[in-house]
Amino acid sequence: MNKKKKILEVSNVSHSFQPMSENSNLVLDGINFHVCDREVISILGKSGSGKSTLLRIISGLIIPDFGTVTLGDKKVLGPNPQINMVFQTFAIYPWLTVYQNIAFGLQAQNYSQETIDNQVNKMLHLISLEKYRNAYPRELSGGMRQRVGFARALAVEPELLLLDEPFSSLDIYTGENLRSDLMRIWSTRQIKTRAMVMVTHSVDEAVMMSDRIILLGSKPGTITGNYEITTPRENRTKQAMHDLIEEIGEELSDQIAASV
Ligand SMILES: Nc1ncnc2c1ncn2[C@@H]1O[C@H](COP(=O)(O)OP(=O)(O)OP(=O)(O)O)[C@@H](O)[C@H]1O
Repeated sequence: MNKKKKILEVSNVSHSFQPMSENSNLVLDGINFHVCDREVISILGKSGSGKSTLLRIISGLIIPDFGTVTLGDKKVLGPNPQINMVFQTFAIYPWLTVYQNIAFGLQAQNYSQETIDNQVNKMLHLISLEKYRNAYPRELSGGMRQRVGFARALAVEPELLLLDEPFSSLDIYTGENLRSDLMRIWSTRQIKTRAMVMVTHSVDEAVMMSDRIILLGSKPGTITGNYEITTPRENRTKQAMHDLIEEIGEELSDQIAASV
């Protein structure tokens, strides 16, 4: 049997903010899932269900109260170069040029200048930013700024790429262009990244991009649904995926209605 290798394991993760206070807020409760080699997973859930908190725990930015996150055979105990994140609000340095922003993570890892140049040039080419290499973020549109966010996160070729609503600040056309560029880079294996986990509010986006979708219920956040998508990405039109989009949309609407 062709069993896929696990890249990421989230085991029994629970987390509260202000656990010692009277206002203790259990956000995540006993979260278990894994991500295999070459898998793209999306996490959907209503606002406040804990999606971003879960992504930050996976990245090592937050240490959970209980449970573990394991990447390969190593526990995630803090931020590390094997995991990188693209944020909704771009998170690029305004005082650095496009080139310098993309080089930033590579410089922090003490690569030689030649390696940095090669890797930044590769990213500028892959993400269609060559014309803007010396521009500052203020000179770029939102779409171009988010391209820099992607190029910077991918430059270190992390094993795991986390995406926190990466297209939601962009207009539909710009978001779709960037999404299809990302999926082209991913499916043609032009980066060494082995898995992606994305948080999104868009059922369409999740269905078009992912191999699996996880639904997170709220208060506290527990996994309430798991959808495997086997239709090849190139065959996923809105029409072909209509039934699944409806099913997940209805499930989410029911969760929102139940919590009002
Ligand atoms: N640093 C923090 N301190 C206290 N509470 C927090 C903190 N970060 C998040 N929370 C709370 O945890 C809960 C989950 O937040 P989180 O941002 O993870 O949800 P989300 O599903 O990503 O929401 P959205 O879809 O609106 O971005 C919310 O009730 C939020 O107010």
